[in-house]
Amino acid sequence: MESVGISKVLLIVNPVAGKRRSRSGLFDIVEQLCHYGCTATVQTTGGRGDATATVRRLAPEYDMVICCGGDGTLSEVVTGLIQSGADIPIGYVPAGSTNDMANNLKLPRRIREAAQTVLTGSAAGHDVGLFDGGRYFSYVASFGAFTKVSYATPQWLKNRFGHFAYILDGIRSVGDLRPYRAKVEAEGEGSFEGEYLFGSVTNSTSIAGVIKLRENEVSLHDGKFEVLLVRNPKNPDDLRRILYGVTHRKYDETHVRFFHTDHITFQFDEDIAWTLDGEYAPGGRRSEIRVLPSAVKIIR
Ligand SMILES: Nc1ncnc2c1ncn2[C@@H]1O[C@H](COP(=O)(O)OP(=O)(O)OP(=O)(O)O)[C@@H](O)[C@H]1O
Repeated sequence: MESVGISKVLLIVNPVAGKRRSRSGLFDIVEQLCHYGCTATVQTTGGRGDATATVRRLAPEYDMVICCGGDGTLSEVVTGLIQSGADIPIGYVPAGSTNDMANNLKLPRRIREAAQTVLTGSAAGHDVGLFDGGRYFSYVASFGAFTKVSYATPQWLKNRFGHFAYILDGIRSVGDLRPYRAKVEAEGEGSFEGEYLFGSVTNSTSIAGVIKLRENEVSLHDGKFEVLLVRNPKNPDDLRRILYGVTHRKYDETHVRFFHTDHITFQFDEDIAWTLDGEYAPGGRRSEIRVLPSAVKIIR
């Protein structure tokens, strides 16, 4: 970790994140910036892609970029910063609805305290995923059952499920659960194949607030991401073991495979839709993910 000396700040605010929580918190952030003697340029986002474009264009002129929004906005800021080539830290003031990244980074939930942390904390390296050589993601790339439910479902429904078991059961009941056959090749794990309901490559202890990994299994800057592959159940007993494995974090290789890697490729029988940090990302039959170690610095 290195301590942060800042004066010029680029503040990106998503005005609709987290039921507009960022709006009411904006004054607290500005007050903290003044208190610590910083000058700030405030840019609000108007829609998807705005935060990336603004950061890519302006970051080289600033000492720090502060992001006030949810996981989606932070993901965009990370992408914009990498594309800009600027070597400045990111400060994150979480104001979203799910806030997986705030949990990972152990940031305060109150906007005022989070802003203070940004201005007094230390910058630490943060690994970023590179998907098919062109797109970046901060904490999750996933395909299959869970992907569709977690990101296509309205927030109120997500909150009510709150548990992977119910999601699997829920999809099953509406007949939307289907396996994807994949050949997988991963650094340190070799080659194998199978039929999977769900797969994720993550740098996070929590995915969409639903799947949880143990904190001692996840490092945000070890140069490795965690891979979770959930097998297609062949019978009710299989389903029971899968649910148990995922909810109790017991991975037995047969039903739920879990490992760490810095490079993985998937070869499917068909074109596959992925989501990257909650955004839809169409993929082909082959997808490759590499970890870019400490590609950005985030203040904690
Ligand atoms: N002015 C705007 N109007 C409408 N949508 C916007 C605007 N600015 C950004 N967006 C979009 O808002 C979406 C949600 O942003 P974000 O993920 O940061 O918040 P959230 O969904 O409330 O939080 P979380 O992802 O933590 O649940 C993103 O897809 C982004 O593109």
